[in-house]
Amino acid sequence: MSAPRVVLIGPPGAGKSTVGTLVAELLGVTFRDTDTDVETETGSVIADIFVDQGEVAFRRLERAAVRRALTEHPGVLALGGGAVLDADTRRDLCSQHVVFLDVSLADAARRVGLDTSRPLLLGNVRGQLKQLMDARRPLYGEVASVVISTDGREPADIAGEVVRTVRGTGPAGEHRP
Ligand SMILES: Nc1ncnc2c1ncn2[C@@H]1O[C@H](COP(=O)(O)OP(=O)(O)OP(=O)(O)O)[C@@H](O)[C@H]1O
Ligand SMILES: O=C(O)C1=C[C@@H](O)[C@@H](O)[C@H](O)C1
Ligand SMILES: [Mg+2]
Repeated sequence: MSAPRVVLIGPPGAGKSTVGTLVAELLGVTFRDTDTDVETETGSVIADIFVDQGEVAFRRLERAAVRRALTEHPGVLALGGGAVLDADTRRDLCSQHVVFLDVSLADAARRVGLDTSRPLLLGNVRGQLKQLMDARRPLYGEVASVVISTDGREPADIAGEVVRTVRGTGPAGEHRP
């Protein structure tokens, strides 16, 4: 059993996958993403899981992937944007060093653009993102040890700040406000 050095959370477009990869390089550890874990486990891309099995089934798969990764991944872990919707996941995150990568609606919408791999954002990207961010902001805040704003910043700059929060903390959770 080993816990991640840092867990990244935040809405789609926050840069969890992009920044997480850089953080892992800086720390000399591996990067893992629960979205990728679900896709590997099922052999399907997330967009297809939503179509074929529905969101409830996806959340069940996601919950299992998060639980597994929290107990067996010793590096940098990025969670899917909606993973914090699960109360058991939020409880599990209480003992972890969790960084909330925050992003404004404008920057997130610009970053995800017309990418069709995010099923919850299809149709009206800005409207869907706004609804989702408004509903989830309190949940991200509830489990975050640290909040880092990513607006207008380069991924490398953000990754450096994440690493400083990791190095500035002792046991997981010590940084918690
Ligand atoms: N700080 C940044 N500035 C500009 N573009 C960025 C930044 N961070 C990420 N991006 C770009 O935004 C897009 C989304 O980034 P990424 O996939 O890392 O987000 P995510 O938080 O992992 O999203 P999801 O929850 O959908 O997995 C990518 O095209 C990426 O290159
Ligand atoms: O915000 C969300 O609910 C999602 C974000 C992605 O990371 C994927 O987990 C999936 O597309 C759902
Ligand atoms: Mg991602």
